[in-house]
Amino acid sequence: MEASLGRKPSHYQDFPCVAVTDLSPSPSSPPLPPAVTPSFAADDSGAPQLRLGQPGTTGNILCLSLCHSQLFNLGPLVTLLIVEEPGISEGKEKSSFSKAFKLQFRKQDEREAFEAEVQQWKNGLSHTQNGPLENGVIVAPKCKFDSKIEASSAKMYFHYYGQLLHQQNMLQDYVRTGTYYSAVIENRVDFQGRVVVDVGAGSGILSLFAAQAGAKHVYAVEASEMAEYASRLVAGNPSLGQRITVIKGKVEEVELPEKADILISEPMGTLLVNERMLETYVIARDRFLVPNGKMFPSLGRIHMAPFSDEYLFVEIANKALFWQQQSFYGVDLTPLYGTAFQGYFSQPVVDAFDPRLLVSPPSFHTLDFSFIKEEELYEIDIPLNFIASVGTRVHGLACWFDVLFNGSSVQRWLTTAPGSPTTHWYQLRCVLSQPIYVMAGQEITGRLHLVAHSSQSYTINLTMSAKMWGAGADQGGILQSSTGKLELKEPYYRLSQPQPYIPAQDQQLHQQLVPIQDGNVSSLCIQQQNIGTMMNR
Ligand SMILES: C[S@@+](CC[C@H](N)C(=O)[O-])C[C@H]1O[C@@H](n2cnc3c(N)ncnc32)[C@H](O)[C@@H]1O
Repeated sequence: MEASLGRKPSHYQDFPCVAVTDLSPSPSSPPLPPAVTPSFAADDSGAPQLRLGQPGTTGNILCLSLCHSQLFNLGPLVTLLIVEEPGISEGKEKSSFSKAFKLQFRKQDEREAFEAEVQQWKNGLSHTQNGPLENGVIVAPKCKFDSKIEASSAKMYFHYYGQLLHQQNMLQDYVRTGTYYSAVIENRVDFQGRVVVDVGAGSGILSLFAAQAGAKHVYAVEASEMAEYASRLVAGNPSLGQRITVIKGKVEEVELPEKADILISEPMGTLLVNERMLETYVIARDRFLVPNGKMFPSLGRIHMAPFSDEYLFVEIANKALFWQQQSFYGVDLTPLYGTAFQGYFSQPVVDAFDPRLLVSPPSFHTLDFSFIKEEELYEIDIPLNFIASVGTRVHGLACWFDVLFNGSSVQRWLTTAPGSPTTHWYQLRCVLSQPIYVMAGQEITGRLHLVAHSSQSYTINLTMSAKMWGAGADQGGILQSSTGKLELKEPYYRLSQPQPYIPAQDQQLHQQLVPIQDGNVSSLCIQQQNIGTMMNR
């Protein structure tokens, strides 16, 4: 019986013909034809299958179970499919062996549609297998994290956090760790005798702070291998550790023996939302927190302002000049110049900049962790509206964030603002490949549109426009508009080199002459650089 797995109908039911190569140690018998038509179905037990058949025939179909399959993207047109199949070893114990197929598509969108379809059928499997069973037992559905995050991204992510050096990097950010410490210790009243959940505990540092503040019990939930180190740290601090339980697993799937009075977490990434861990924090709220329980932090704000930084603009534009060479070892590189140029502008710049580069007072967008729905973090749409304080070229949008610890005794903000002590998040700037000109008093409008993706980050769509200014401005027309599409996961960490220390009295003199080689501008530009040494997360 072919069963529908409760999935959305797909664009492709049977896929166009693909070339297939069987790479398995013992290739299928009879051998597959060189071109097959993939299709999907469920077997008698409801498990999803991929069927590879000869185009135009119904015979000789190879059925592959998708339950334990994995896809590896080898290029725009090529996918590697690995299928684990049950086998019987000589000792009659169950073992498994792998089959591998290289699938060559004609078009990239066919490959993408195929991969999406495989994922949908696999997700459908989890729904049928983990949903309500006939005898009434309810088994938890496939965890939300796994259904929205690509396995390869999650693997790298938790590998990163499983290493002490990266936890140390965060611990050594004294603005971050010191602010958490103060926020907890100064608000003992919120922790004393309370049950706490540390959401993404890492080394366990926040759990230990909560225990110092008198928590009755802390559940430290951590998905990476760091959970093992956290256990050791907790055991090594027995007076606190006896009130801490480290639980290794994803917040989305672990079960806790009791509800929490308060959640503590450090889920912030670059631009607040990178890493998509805020969603985990919100899921923890819905799963573990008592009604009206506290969240530390309780809200976050993304701050934004237009900036002018000729030096940065030229630096980015100049990176693509390499591709303007017409005889690079006798090869004309110019066909790729335009793509390289756009590529460099698709990287948000992460560094600490001088707040004097801002062109107007900033505005902010609030994410209230106590009330926001998880789905609201999938797409964040922020209208922009500023009044330029000076006449200048606007090169893009500068962003930073802060979070609030709304304690019963003391309110504390952790800020990453330019001009404040630098944190390991620095600030983020989206640079437009086409700057816009503004006059003092002119209105700048636009939109910052963030779209989450399965690699635990966001695509940033930015539009900035200069509105009509002076006589006739009330008619509200747009004079000039510029757009950019940037990838938050691929930032340009600007200061990898330690910067020379410049005594304050010499800073005025420390100016650099920057020749502008971009076609748009033909002058020399003077820009002050005044940025300290930083570390990256
Ligand atoms: C930014 S670090 C903070 C670590 C620690 N709380 C601190 O403040 O030093 C975030 C931690 O959350 C963990 N994490 C992220 N998503 C998680 C999830 N869905 N379930 C469990 N742990 C998660 C990561 O592995 C990482 O160790």
